[in-house]
Amino acid sequence: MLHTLRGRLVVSCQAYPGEPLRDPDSMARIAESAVIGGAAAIRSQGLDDIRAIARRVTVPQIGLWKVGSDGVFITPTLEHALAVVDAGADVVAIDGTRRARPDGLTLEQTIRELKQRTDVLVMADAGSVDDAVAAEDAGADIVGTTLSGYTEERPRTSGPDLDLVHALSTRLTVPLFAEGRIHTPAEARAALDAGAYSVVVGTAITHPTSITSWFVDAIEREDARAADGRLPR
Ligand SMILES: CC(=O)N[C@H](C=O)[C@@H](O)[C@H](O)[C@H](O)COP(=O)(O)O
Repeated sequence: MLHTLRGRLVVSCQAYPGEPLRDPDSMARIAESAVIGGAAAIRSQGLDDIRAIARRVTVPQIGLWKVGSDGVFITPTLEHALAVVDAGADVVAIDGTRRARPDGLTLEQTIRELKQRTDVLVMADAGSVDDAVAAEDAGADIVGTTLSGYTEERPRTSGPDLDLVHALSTRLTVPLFAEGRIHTPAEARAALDAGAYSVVVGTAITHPTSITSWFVDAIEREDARAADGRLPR
């Protein structure tokens, strides 16, 4: 299955707690729209969303289960990962950092158990070069740059962390998925050019609140007004 994702776009369809689109049917419709646009796979969050999306699209699904938003929160334990597999994900995305996990298992133990009990592929969401190398050693099938800028190890760049993608492209043997703050088609292309196997885009395609705010910021900021001679200060 992985070869179908080489050089392709994965679209992450997620809505956050309390948001209007936080509803499995809405996410499934967005996922289907992304597939019609050419997405090779969907990344999704939460068991109900994974089930709804699996009913609606036929492309592979990378599933995860977020628990909170601090520390180890992306599919933090083996039990969460097994539930994601049970919901219908083809790939389970789990925290792939070197931090302690809430269930006390190491990343290697978690992956080994998943492989013994299921035939799922494992995507390790890493935040640094050291995370990524350790995740590959631990048996991950895919390594993502998902957590770059969200742990202590690397600064949060305004766009994608292309330096990390570039550094990992020669270090890893498993497919490297560039993910995180890819906001334009040009940045997606740059991530592939930097050595990514696939590119994952979420917010810029599937989060209308953020996209709207980017436009609002651009047209309402004082300095934007000043820069445009047609508008009075
Ligand atoms: C750090 C974290 O929680 N990342 C999450 C991982 O699933 C999602 O909230 C992101 O939307 C996803 O990684 C795609 O990234 P972006 O939305 O920047 O294209």
